[in-house]
Amino acid sequence: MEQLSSPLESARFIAGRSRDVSVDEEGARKVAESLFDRASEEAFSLSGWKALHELNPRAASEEAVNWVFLVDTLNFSFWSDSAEQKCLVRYKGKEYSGYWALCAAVNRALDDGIPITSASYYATMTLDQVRQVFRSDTEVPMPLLEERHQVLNESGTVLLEKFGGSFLTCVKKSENSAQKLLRLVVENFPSYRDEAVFEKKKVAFYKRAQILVADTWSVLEGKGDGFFGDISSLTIFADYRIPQVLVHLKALKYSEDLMKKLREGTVFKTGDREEVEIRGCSIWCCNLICKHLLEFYEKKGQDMRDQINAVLLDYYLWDYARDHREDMKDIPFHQVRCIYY
Ligand SMILES: Nc1nc2c(c(CN[C@H]3C=C[C@H](O)[C@@H]3O)cn2[C@@H]2O[C@H](COP(=O)(O)O)[C@@H](O)[C@H]2O)c(=O)[nH]1
Repeated sequence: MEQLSSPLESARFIAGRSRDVSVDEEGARKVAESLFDRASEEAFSLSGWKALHELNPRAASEEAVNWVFLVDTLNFSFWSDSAEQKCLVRYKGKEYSGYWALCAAVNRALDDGIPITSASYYATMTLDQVRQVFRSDTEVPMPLLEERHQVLNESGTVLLEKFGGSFLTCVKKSENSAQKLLRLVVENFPSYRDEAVFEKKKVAFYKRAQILVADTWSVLEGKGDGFFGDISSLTIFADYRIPQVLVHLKALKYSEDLMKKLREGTVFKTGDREEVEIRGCSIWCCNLICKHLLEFYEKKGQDMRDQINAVLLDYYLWDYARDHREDMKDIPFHQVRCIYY
């Protein structure tokens, strides 16, 4: 079977054959226009990764890189079965949900002297220890704890056996190439192999692998081992929040039939046609938004290729989705229980 290995090529292929999801070209252009003035602000910059998010590491150290690897290895499936009841983690007087609950639990464990970011620890962690470290402060546990246990043992073992127990060793092997680091991660860590079959072709989204490269770039502040000359070759990270915000911003459209299924709370399976179309069209849509943004600046004689890329657009849209939960409550997000996003 033909393998469309790059997420961008996969997205192009899917968008060209999608039935229930479509990119609204005019809508995408309008989103780019609305972002034009924001693109030079902190919310749209590499420094925002630390400045705007108190749970992210402050340092640009090997320990911080291993924090990122642990978190992105577990960066999946936080949506709760019922919106009212969800997993919450209280940390330093604040309550965190979703992805941030994961980060809060990691920082809580480190404060309690548990070496949760050390591969030698999580390679042999027991399920009970996972339940304890990632415990919720409500009755609702974090989803997929058994899968998180399995993924931790597997990734920790690979990191010990192939990279001396540190993800920084893997980063150094990439020789400042984002695409090479992406390939190293997908080839060595099975849980990052986020792929599907669409119209008899193998397509790839690599959501956690791409966000791992992006977060490594961010935590190392784009310098030294964290400098990637080809960082702009990454796509956005096809999770369940970006599609939701793109529909909210009218850059992406769902068919009536798909909208009905989403509103009924249908839980899709990994690889279902609807899921693949939603993720592929989201990537393609954001590629278009980036293109328009760069063209708008070019018309003003400004080359913004170092300031505007899919990574920074993604971070901006993801934070926007977080901050506009209320406004977006009528736009359903697609539900899949998986370890890929
Ligand atoms: N596309 C994209 N998806 C992202 C992230 C993040 C957090 N990362 C950055 C955010 C701030 C820091 O700068 C981190 O670097 C989590 N997710 C996904 O969202 C979902 C969780 O959502 P909710 O249930 O609402 O917490 C889940 O699929 C999770 O995998 C991102 O940035 N982009």
